[in-house]
Amino acid sequence: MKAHYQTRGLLIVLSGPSGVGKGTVCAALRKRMPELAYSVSATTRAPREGEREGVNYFFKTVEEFKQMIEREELIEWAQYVGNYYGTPRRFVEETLAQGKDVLLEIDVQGAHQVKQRFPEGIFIFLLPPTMEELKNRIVHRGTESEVTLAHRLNAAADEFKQIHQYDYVVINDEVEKACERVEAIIKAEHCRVDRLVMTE
Ligand SMILES: Nc1nc2c(ncn2[C@@H]2O[C@H](COP(=O)(O)OP(=O)(O)O)[C@@H](O)[C@H]2O)c(=O)[nH]1
Ligand SMILES: Nc1ncnc2c1ncn2[C@@H]1O[C@H](COP(=O)(O)OP(=O)(O)O)[C@@H](O)[C@H]1O
Repeated sequence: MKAHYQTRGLLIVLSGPSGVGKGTVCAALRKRMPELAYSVSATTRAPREGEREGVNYFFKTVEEFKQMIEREELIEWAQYVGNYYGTPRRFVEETLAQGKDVLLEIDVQGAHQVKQRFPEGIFIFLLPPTMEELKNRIVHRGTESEVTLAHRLNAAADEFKQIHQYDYVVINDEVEKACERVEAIIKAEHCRVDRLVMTE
């Protein structure tokens, strides 16, 4: 008798309020786990300094984004603080089919849609050590005006209310520790009994 784990990759969804450190933790995680494929989202938000097309996001006009919705090119999409964000379907489906794990960094509305379509996904919510630290991080990042900062903090309050939709919470006190926790979750999920396939 032979035993092996399912060959389809795992879909890992990471969400959390603006400024908690999702981008930072994802970047560090990709270094620790180079085998993890990262889904690059489409957005109508303007690029921040240092952000690159196809690396951080695929930057789209509203018109282009709406066409992607119409052509069903997105697994999920949502509006967040006045901009559209969405996950391109093809990359996710093809990469999972190749047996590789895929990481999505998306907001709670998007995570909700993904959960309907991929109930076997792993949903992780990143938490700041304190709300004060969350605000400090967004302010220090220096990317937001006073208005967008206020909107992002308001959005955070709504996002916390959705935390029960997630399977795991990870506190981002230190980047390396947060990465270790996410890595441990992914490794444990790979060993779940219900992913084991027995053949004669
Ligand atoms: N639904 C959805 N949300 C996304 C996607 N890509 C990014 N987001 C989320 O959109 C929100 C705003 O992202 P961004 O403008 O980069 O700001 P940041 O979270 O402060 O770095 C965050 O909650 C992201 O996780 C996506 O493809 N779909
Ligand atoms: N564990 C941490 N400790 C201190 N600062 C952090 C930590 N994680 C991220 N940061 C900083 O907080 C700011 C927001 O991080 P970022 O990754 O852009 O958040 P998000 O993608 O969730 O909006 C950045 O300036 C980043 O360097």
